[in-house]
This record gives sequence, C-alpha cells and structure tokens, in this order.
Amino acid sequence: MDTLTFDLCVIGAGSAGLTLASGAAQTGVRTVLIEGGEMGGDCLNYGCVPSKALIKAAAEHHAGADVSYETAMGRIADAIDAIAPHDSQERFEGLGVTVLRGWARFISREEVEVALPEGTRRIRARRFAVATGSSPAVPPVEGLRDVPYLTNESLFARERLETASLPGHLLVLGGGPIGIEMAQAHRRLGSEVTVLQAGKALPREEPELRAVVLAALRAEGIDIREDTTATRVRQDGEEIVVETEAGEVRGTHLLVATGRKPNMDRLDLEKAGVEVSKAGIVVDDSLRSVTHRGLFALGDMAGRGQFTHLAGYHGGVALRRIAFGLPSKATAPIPRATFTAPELAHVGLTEAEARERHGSRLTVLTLPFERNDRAQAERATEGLIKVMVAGGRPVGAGIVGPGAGDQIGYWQLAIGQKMKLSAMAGAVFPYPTRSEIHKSVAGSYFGPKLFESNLVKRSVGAIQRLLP
Ligand SMILES: Cc1cc2nc3c(=O)[nH]c(=O)nc-3n(C[C@H](O)[C@H](O)[C@H](O)COP(=O)(O)OP(=O)(O)OC[C@H]3O[C@@H](n4cnc5c(N)ncnc54)[C@H](O)[C@@H]3O)c2cc1C
Ligand SMILES: NC(=O)c1ccc[n+]([C@@H]2O[C@H](COP(=O)([O-])OP(=O)(O)OC[C@H]3O[C@@H](n4cnc5c(N)ncnc54)[C@H](O)[C@@H]3O)[C@@H](O)[C@H]2O)c1
Repeated sequence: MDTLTFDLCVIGAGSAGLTLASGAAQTGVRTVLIEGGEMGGDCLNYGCVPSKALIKAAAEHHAGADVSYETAMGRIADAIDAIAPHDSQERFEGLGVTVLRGWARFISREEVEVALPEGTRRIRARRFAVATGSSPAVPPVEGLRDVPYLTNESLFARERLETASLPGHLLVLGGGPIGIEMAQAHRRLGSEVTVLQAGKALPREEPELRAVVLAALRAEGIDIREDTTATRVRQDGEEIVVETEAGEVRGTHLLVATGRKPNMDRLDLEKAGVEVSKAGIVVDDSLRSVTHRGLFALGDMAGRGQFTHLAGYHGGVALRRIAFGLPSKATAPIPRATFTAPELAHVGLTEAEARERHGSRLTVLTLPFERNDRAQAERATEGLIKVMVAGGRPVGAGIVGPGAGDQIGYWQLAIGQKMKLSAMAGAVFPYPTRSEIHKSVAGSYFGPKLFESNLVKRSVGAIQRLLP
C-alpha cells in the first residue's frame, strides 16, 4: 500500500479544517486535507448557509412578498452553489493542498488510512488536526427511530430541496438555536409550528433577553411548550404524534434539534492514543490533545462551542503554532448570535456567571432600544442591551433586537482587548444609528458618578472660581 508523507494532515474540510489547510499550505507546510463528505462541511451544506437563506426567504414572505416554500428551497440550493466554489477541492488544490476524498481513520499515533475509490491510502504526518465537526444527537425517545423524522441534514438534503412542499404542522423537538430559528422560519412561511423543549427554550441566554425572543415568536403564532419532555413518538396515519407528560401533540413533520455529538465514530481515535470525552477530544487551550501533543482538535470536535466563527478561529490558532512554532492559545471571548427576529447575541459572561466570578464588584447595566433615536425613528424599539461590568471593564454583554448579531462585535473587541468601559463611553458613533446604544449604555455607568456626586459639584465650583 502507498504511504504518503506530509508535515500536516487535516481531517475534515469544514470551517476549521479549511482555514488551517489553506493557511498552512500557503505558508509552505506540506499539507493533506481529507474529507469524507461534502467540501465546506456542515455550515455550508446543512447548517448556517441553508438556515440563513431560509430565514431570509421567510422574512420576505412575512413582509408580504410572494415567496413560497418551494422558492425558499430553491434559494437555499442557489446560496450553497454560490459559495461552494470557495470551499471546493479545485480551489484548495490550487492553493497547494493535497485533497483526498474519503473517510479517514487512525491506525497509529502517526498514521491514518483513507479509503479512496482507487484503493486504500496510508498517510503519515508529523502533525494532525482533527476537524471532523458534529452530527445531530438523536435522543433515546421510545418510537422516535420508527417515524420519519427530520434533522438539519435531511431538512437541507439536496433531494429534499428539489422536492419538498410546506410542512402543514411542524413539530420541533428541542428549543435551542436550531429548533428556535427553524420554528420561526417555518411559521413565517405558513406552517403551524409547535416546539417541545425539555427545560427553558434558549437556555444559555439571559432570561430577560430570551423572554423578548420567545414573546415575539409566540406573537407570530408559534406554540412553544417549555419544561416539556417527549416521552414517546408514534405514527398515526399521516400524522406524527409526540407524547409528553402533559398530553400529546400531533403534526405532519417532526424536526429533531436536540443538540449535537462530535464526529468521532469513524476515526478509531484510541489507535492514536487520544483521550476523548462526550464533548470531543480533550484538549488544552492550545487545542492540542492532552495525550498526543502533535494532534490538534478544532471546531465542533474541540468541545468548546459549536460555531463557524469559532471553528475558523481555531484554525488560525493552530496555524500559528504549526507553521511558525509560536505559542498560541484559543482564549478569545467567542460571540454567539441566534438569527431569529429579533436577533439575540451575547459575548463573554452572563450575569449569573459574572456574579459568581466577580461578586459584589459586578455592576449590571441595561438600556432598552426605546432610548435609541434610530430605533424610535424606524418604530423598531423592541429589545435591549445588557452589559456586565467589573472593575471598570466590561466582562459580558448581551443584546436582543434587530441586528444584534452585527452589534455584538463591538463588545467582543472591548472584552477581548480588555478595554475599559470608558473607551466605549468616549467613542463616537454616527447619528442616528443603533450602534449609539453602546455609548449610551456605557455612559449610564459614568452618569451617576459624574452628575450625582457632591464631590464633583464642589470641585467644579472651585474650578469655576479659579478659571479666568
Ligand atoms: C442548522 C445549523 C445552523 C447553524 N447555524 C450557525 C450559524 O448561524 N452561525 C454559526 O456560527 N454556526 C452555526 N452552526 C454551527 C456550525 O455549522 C458549526 O459549528 C461548524 O460547521 C463547525 O465547523 P467544523 O469545521 O468544526 O466542522 P464541519 O463544518 O462539520 O466540518 C467537518 C467535516 O469533517 C468531515 N468528516 C467527519 N469525519 C470525517 C472522517 N473520519 N474523515 C474525513 N472527513 C470527515 C465531515 O464530512 C465534514 O465535512 C449551525 C449548525 C447547524 C446544524
Ligand atoms: N445562530 C447560530 O450561531 C447557531 C444556529 C444553530 C445552531 N448553532 C450551533 O449548533 C448547536 C446545536 O444546536 P441545537 O439547537 O441542536 O442544540 P442545543 O443543545 O443548543 O439545544 C437543544 C435543546 O434540546 C433540548 N432537548 C434535548 N432532548 C430533548 C427531548 N427529548 N425533548 C425536548 N427537548 C429536548 C435540550 O434541553 C436543549 O436545550 C448550538 O449549540 C449552536 O452552537 C448555532
């Protein structure tokens, strides 16, 4: 059998693997990239891109445009096709990466095997990066596997995009970001939608921020049932029936969005001597396996969150060490955004986390968008910003409202660069924009200190007497 030798073997051509492979090859690292499924990974084919294309089509329909479910499905396929060349085998080969299209599995600490149509190849490399992503975790609910349920993979599968018609009544199991985004998109396109969520919906988010999203979704007619666990699923004629302790609910389709599991089944990681947990490969801040220092885990496989921008960031962190031998740690605060209308975004600590870490040093600032002139002018005042401050520096921020995903970047920069809150208060934003809310909320920290202080008043009085 042929053995090919490389400096770096990257497994998985999603955001993490592509970022690392392109950077490595372009800086002179001899790189092989192995992909068993579609180039571009989950985000392009079954995740962010199709879901955001669907959300946009649904928003247009909701606003009165003539966008059918079939049109929306076509737009999803078009969006994937438009982006695919950027992630393609041809483009990466052009960058100098050797691309192999097959499933990789470890046979030792330094070698993997890949089954290719022309035969099995053995790859030997000095460094490995496992960037194999995650898959839908289907819960062990009785009867679930006997009904034709959807996951994000089947929802956006090419043959379904070409043939599917609007679900009459979509049942969504799971009220995390996937379930909630897809619930609103389908409701806006005309489906009846019921969400069943074991605990609170969007459980990672601040209570008062997620309350705004859930109220908006309920006002659009989505039935969100929290603290409701599915106990059994069955088919009754054309209908799918989900049984819960509070009774049963019937629909025409069932979407399972109950979390993700890391893709490690095919990898034979034990042959590489790699310690794993339920969340993925156990790594330190440098993203290297704690038991195999030449092996990196990136993106969804690193067990540190599941976002495309996180995966890309991981690719860059690993590149710095692999290409240049420089120390490199994945410790930046990672923002997240849920693309509902209104959007919800967060970075850094939540109030509860900040209180645990900073105790009485914590100040929590909130400001509703009613106080923002642009929001008033556009009659889009729903939502608020919340900022956690400790020792005069922001440590967490959450925003709910239109464009929250775009606005949270300011706080990623401020928290990531350990800036003082005074920097945000002193910044100048164009008027009238929604971004002025950042200056206003930061200013609300200093306002009382400045305007309600007798010391300040006495000092200014003295200065006034002294000034010519
Ligand atoms: C419906 C949905 C919507 C989402 N929306 C967003 C969003 O709006 N914003 C956001 O930031 N994130 C979003 N995400 C999350 C985002 O898609 C993932 O975090 C991201 O794709 C992870 O990138 P990755 O590189 O780690 O893995 P992936 O993109 O999953 O790539 C891994 C690749 O590895 C391949 N692979 C697996 N095993 C092997 C093997 N043994 N050999 C060879 N190849 C292998 C797979 O085929 C796959 O192509 C969404 C996810 C879903 C499901
Ligand atoms: N906008 C974005 O950035 C975006 C969008 C979609 C997904 N993602 C990423 O993908 C990840 C996965 O999303 P997800 O929504 O599948 O997972 P999730 O883990 O965030 O949410 C799944 C929810 O399902 C609930 N659940 C589990 N079993 C259940 C049962 N039997 N009955 C009822 N409820 C049950 C859980 O309590 C949980 O809250 C996210 O954490 C996120 O990182 C990101």
